[in-house]
Amino acid sequence: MAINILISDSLSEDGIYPLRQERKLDLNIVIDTGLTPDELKVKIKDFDVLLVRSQTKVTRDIIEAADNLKLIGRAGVGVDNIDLDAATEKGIIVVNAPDGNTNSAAEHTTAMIMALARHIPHAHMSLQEGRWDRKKFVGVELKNKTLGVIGFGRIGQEVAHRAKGNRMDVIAYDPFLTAEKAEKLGVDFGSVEDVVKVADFITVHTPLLKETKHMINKEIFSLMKDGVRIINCARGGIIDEIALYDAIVEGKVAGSALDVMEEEPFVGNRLLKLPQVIATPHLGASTIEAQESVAVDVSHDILSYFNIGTVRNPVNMPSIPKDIIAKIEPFFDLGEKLGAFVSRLSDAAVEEINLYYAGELANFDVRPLTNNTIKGLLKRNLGNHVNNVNARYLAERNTIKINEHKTTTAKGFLNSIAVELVTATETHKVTGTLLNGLGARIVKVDDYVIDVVPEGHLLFIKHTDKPGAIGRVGTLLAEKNINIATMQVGRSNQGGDAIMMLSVDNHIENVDFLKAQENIFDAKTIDL
Ligand SMILES: NC(=O)c1ccc[n+]([C@@H]2O[C@H](COP(=O)([O-])OP(=O)(O)OC[C@H]3O[C@@H](n4cnc5c(N)ncnc54)[C@H](O)[C@@H]3O)[C@@H](O)[C@H]2O)c1
Ligand SMILES: O=C(O)[C@H](O)COP(=O)(O)O
Repeated sequence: MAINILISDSLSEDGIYPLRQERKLDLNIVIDTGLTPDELKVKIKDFDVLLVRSQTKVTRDIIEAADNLKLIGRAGVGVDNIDLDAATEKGIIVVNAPDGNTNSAAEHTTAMIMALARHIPHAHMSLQEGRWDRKKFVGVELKNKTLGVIGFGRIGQEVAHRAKGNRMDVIAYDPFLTAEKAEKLGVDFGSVEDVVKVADFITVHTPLLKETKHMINKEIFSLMKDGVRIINCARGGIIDEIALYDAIVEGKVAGSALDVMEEEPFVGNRLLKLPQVIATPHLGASTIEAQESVAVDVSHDILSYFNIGTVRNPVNMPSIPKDIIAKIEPFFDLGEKLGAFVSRLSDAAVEEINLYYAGELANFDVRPLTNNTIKGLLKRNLGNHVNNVNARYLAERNTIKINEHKTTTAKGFLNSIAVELVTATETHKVTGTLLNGLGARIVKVDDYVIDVVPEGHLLFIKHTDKPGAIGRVGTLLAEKNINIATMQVGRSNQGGDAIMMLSVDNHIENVDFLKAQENIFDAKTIDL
């Protein structure tokens, strides 16, 4: 079946070449960049993939109307134009291109700092208007000035690197910046307040989040040096524009360079009328190189998602390095089956899911494996609505606690996964492993040691360890023309509780005939 891809913002044609030349998948690529939100809401119904830059607002409204959507690709970094919660709830994976435009954005920021320091746009305009005004445009040097960088991720660090080339001192703030890291990168570091108190130029490079909205506000402006210059090439909204306007008019801020504003397009914004302000229309990532690079990255993730089910740059799922994915991927199917198996052992509401990773697996970030296992467990009640993207969200929405436990010793196995389901009245635990060359096995159900291939139609019986119980089950199944392929038994102690685990050739619709037997106190069919 064709995979329908809608591209709703203008993207580099060279960048989507990987999609154009894909032969394994049947891709139908539609480019429509002039859609209103209402038009997009109608059109999106037919599409499996939506590919955007920052212009298309992928709101909850649009996501809810997107009946077939599986993936939203953002050819760029910022995903504040996409309702991530709505996408996650609907099980739609969001991918971006986190480093394809880093260099362009850092170069643009550097250009803006220099243009601001030397009044280049205004001097140029004045010349165009026929004036030779050399006095009006006296600037300031960057050398020996301090650049304050708020948000010290990819772009912030690249900007700092260039600033040091201009012999500036750099002081940065980022919640992830430690003294050790700062020293290694050759910058000072401190709190937002520390940074703004000493900086001559302040540039912001955080994402726009609830926590960063208006983080540069009236109070923060009041701490700044007189004559400070403010640069925003990250996102409108990080700086409170009313506070910025007032700080410029009051003379606190000598100048500001803005590539982004709270409302875009920002033609007509009153900040543009101030002579201290220079601006560009969100051009940070607008280079041939960056546009090609981000579109290539997202195109590869689309292909990877539909070809092998994994992506490199997920935004609403854990992002795990390729080498770790390669190590944990073989366990995905086992995890999902253990989840499905344990979900059949109780009909009570699940309150908690404990995942125990033992052996080599314990050394890795196993969150994608956990998601897949939870998916298997929740499928019993939620069906195909649950997937790797929304499994954790759906569990948490149902107030199910999820705990990962790790230990490097796997008791005789190289690796094992155990999934424990806790309800108000009972707890069940199923353990599985991958046997070298032999594939997946369930090796323990609750306290019973077994050895069962987790596939096909399984029959799980709890009984009392009395002579005749096993034979009786065989006879009853034969009477119903149900062929037993394999059978395992386990018991706690002689004459005590015991289990039978059978693999049969057909699905058994109703097991009441087994439950009605003396000595059999539970029977469940489990189709994996
Ligand atoms: N103007 C443009 O065209 C353009 C181009 C690319 C990116 N951007 C914007 O720049 C932003 C940064 O891009 P990046 O590639 O450097 O992202 P990044 O993820 O590498 O870095 C962002 C940094 O911000 C930090 N951060 C988060 N919350 C913070 C807070 N409250 N205070 C201080 N720091 C905080 C993070 O720890 C991280 O280190 C993007 O989110 C995007 O919105 C704009
Ligand atoms: O977040 C980004 O990557 C930049 O803001 C670029 O946005 P754009 O793709 O609309 O140029």
